[in-house]
Amino acid sequence: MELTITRPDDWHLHLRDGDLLAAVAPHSAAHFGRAIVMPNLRPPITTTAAAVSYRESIMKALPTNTNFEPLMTLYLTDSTKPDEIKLARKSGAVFAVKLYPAGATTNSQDGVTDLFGRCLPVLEEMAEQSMPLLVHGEVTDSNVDVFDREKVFIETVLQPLVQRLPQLKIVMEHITTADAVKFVESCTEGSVAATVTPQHLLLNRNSLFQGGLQPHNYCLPVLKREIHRQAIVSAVTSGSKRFFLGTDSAPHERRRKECPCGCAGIYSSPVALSLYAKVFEEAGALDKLETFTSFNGPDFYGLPRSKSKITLRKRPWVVPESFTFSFGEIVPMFAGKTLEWEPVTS
Ligand SMILES: NC(=O)N[C@@H](CC(=O)O)C(=O)O
Ligand SMILES: [Zn+2]
Ligand SMILES: [Zn+2]
Repeated sequence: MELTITRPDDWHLHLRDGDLLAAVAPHSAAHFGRAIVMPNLRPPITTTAAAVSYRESIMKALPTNTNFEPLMTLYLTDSTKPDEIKLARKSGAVFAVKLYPAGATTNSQDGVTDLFGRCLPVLEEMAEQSMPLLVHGEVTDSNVDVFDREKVFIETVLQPLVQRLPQLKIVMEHITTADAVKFVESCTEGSVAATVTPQHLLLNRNSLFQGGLQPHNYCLPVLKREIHRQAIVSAVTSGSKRFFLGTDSAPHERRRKECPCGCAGIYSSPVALSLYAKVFEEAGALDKLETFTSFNGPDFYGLPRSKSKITLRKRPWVVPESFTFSFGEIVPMFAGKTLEWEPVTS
């Protein structure tokens, strides 16, 4: 059995830089047409000039026979100026601005400490320029339970923000809860949307502890209860326009995952399409897969849908235990497991 769909785009991707970029970029380019590239490098990509130069490094890291197109983002800080948004829009290379609450996740130490106090002029300019705000939606207050941080962020930041600036386009990234599904569905279609990762569709928080601590299932926002996973599966397989593919593929070297204080992030680029197909097939909704992977994202961003196609073949294949590079190894999601749908690459 084969399934041919419009080539998907990845609306949330970490490509890193240096050796890691060279290692992982070909995996994304093999399956995806475009990707929204996250700016949480060290130092973070806070200016249009830096985004344009990062884009050039990505282009150099790509195989020669690919049409993969990186869509760049800026990392919002307390001191980002409205003029930077004008430059970003003019560049034609920057497609969104990313909000990391300071301390929320990997390389977020330069993130925003006071959104309403410091960033309103920038957010107003973004609304003006139709530049989406992408949000890592978790509060960072250590008194808030780690499993409640998304819900509390919705109540204390996102709801008030939507009320204050209804014209601002917002993408809630990597949603993990029924609360997030409900919030996104309560907003105006086309103004608030969400990306969904393979891990939050396939795994619940038991996967963190199954047979011992499982560092390769650790990401942020952390996996949640089964009821939340089910709510997210229902949302994406319903055919709603508000949800689209964002892998949040976040490679870290094996030794940075398998150690005390291991990094958050799951490497899913090579397996993501197979995993999304598995989710939709198990929900009896394979006919809705293409809407989620290939239509809703570009429609929300106001970009053309891809004209090229990709075929998935139903044929068991085994996910590699790891990918080995000169600098070390990267362990992919579902390492060593057998998957049913295999993307056909020529
Ligand atoms: N998702 C993660 O667990 N990690 C991401 C950062 C992020 O998307 O929050 C990373 O850059 O490693
Ligand atoms: Zn994040
Ligand atoms: Zn991410």
